Amino acid sequence: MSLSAFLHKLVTSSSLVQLIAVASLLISFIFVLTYSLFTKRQEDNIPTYTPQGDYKKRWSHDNPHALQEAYSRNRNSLFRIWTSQGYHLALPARYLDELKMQPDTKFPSALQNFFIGPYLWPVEKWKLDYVHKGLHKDLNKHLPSMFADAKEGADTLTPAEFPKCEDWTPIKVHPTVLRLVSQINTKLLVGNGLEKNKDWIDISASYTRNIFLSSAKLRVFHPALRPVVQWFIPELRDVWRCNRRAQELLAPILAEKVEKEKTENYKKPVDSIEWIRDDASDPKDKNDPHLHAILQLILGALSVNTTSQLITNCIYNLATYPEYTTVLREETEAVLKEAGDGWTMDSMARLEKTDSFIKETLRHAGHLTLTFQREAKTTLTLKDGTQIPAGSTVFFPTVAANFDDSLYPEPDRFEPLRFYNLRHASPDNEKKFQLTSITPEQMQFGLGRHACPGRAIASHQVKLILAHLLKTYDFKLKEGEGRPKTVLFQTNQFPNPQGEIMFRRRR
Ligand code: HEM
Repeated sequence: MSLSAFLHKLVTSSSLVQLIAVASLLISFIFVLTYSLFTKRQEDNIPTYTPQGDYKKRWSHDNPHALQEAYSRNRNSLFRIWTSQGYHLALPARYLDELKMQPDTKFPSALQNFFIGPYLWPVEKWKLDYVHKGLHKDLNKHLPSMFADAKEGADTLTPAEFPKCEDWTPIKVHPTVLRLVSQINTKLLVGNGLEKNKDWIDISASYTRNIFLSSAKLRVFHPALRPVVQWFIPELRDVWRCNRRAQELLAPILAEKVEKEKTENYKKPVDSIEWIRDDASDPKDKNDPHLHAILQLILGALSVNTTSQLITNCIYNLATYPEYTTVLREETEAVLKEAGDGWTMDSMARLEKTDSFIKETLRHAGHLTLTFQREAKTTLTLKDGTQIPAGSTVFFPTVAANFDDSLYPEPDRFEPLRFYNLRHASPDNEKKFQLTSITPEQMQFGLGRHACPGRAIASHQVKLILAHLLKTYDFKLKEGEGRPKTVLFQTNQFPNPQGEIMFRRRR
């Protein structure tokens, strides 16, 4: 009997109660099967480590310390650990050099899986790769023109976003910085006037929070339940709304590009829409506003969120350690004076103490507790015989290395000139301890094939904005209050979005 004939017989010959019972059994069976597949662990010799206490709760609310505990017990070996996405493998630093350039066919980035992409971005998965491919190819090639945009943005928009503060005034730092960075990044990446479009800036500022929260909430639920749960997550509905609105805004820009291309002497502008159009291997994608909307919003999320969080944390630290306000101000004023005619990329490189301050801030409070998330498509055998089984997701516990006392003496101490001193400890160190340097121990920007392509422009942007603020304001914590507490959720470390710092125009 065929399946359809069997179903027909079942429906016509059974009572409603019997049908409900059969349906419930069927659903339970699918649920258990999916669950067992999802949680199935490979039969291998990789040890599993479970941090102490109510570990699943710790994963959500004490993630940095849980990872530090796991890493301190397994510093040099591969171990398996439960995450809210199932069991993943934590890599020791010694394997990173061997793994960092593995091809995407074997070892692609797992960032899309981290965000549970299909619920947020309803396009074919491989098309999301246009973002990083375009940026790796084109971003640093256009760094000088992007630097000029970043400089102009910092000069004109910083005074517009931060109030005058003639006397000590409390400022909610994160939302202010977020709007500022959204506008600057839109100008230097997307361009086409969208930096002046209020809708685009509102979307760009809220999108990151919404994608992080949507995926964090989806992760709480078992994969089998997510198709239903998705409709009840307000932030996810907002992501879909933003995708649609961004599509409406990009459609006329793409249409205009198509028309202009037909004219003689057309000079293609430098913007990330063009980078993606150039790279689109499927011709249908070249001018598809739906796809472009999603890709531009992802790019915005990767760049706006990270940069604005770092600037916010720097301002929290300037208010907490006011003695360094003077140190950094002296440096920025001296370098700018030497440069004569405003900031250049060369003069940015001479801000060594500022660079160290920012890097120490990132070491203490990077936006993610783990980086180098990769998916093993095939079993990878390392030189020492260790195998990473096909199907595993791996990561590096960056937050744990950041607080490893064999790498950083007194790691809990915020030591703003730590990297400045390391940089000058030997001539070989000059290039090793800069904000944008990446090594298997300094993984805040990831490593290898998928290392952050935006780190140079991010570094310039943070310095330009800090230099502007140092020139204009003094900072202090609110009376009787400490540094605004970092908000921990799963692998995210958010600078407190409600945190207020006192600003006063310099006298
Ligand atoms: C403080 C600022 C930033 C931090 C801390 C940061 C950090 C990271 C990290 C940890 C990764 C994953 C790397 C890996 O898996 O190996 C990444 C990827 C990426 N970042 Fe950044 N980022 C920042 C700013 C930016 C900016 C400004 C842009 C764009 C202009 C950008 C674009 C990207 C892209 C496209 C990827 C994906 C790369 C790939 O998968 O190949 N980031 N970033």
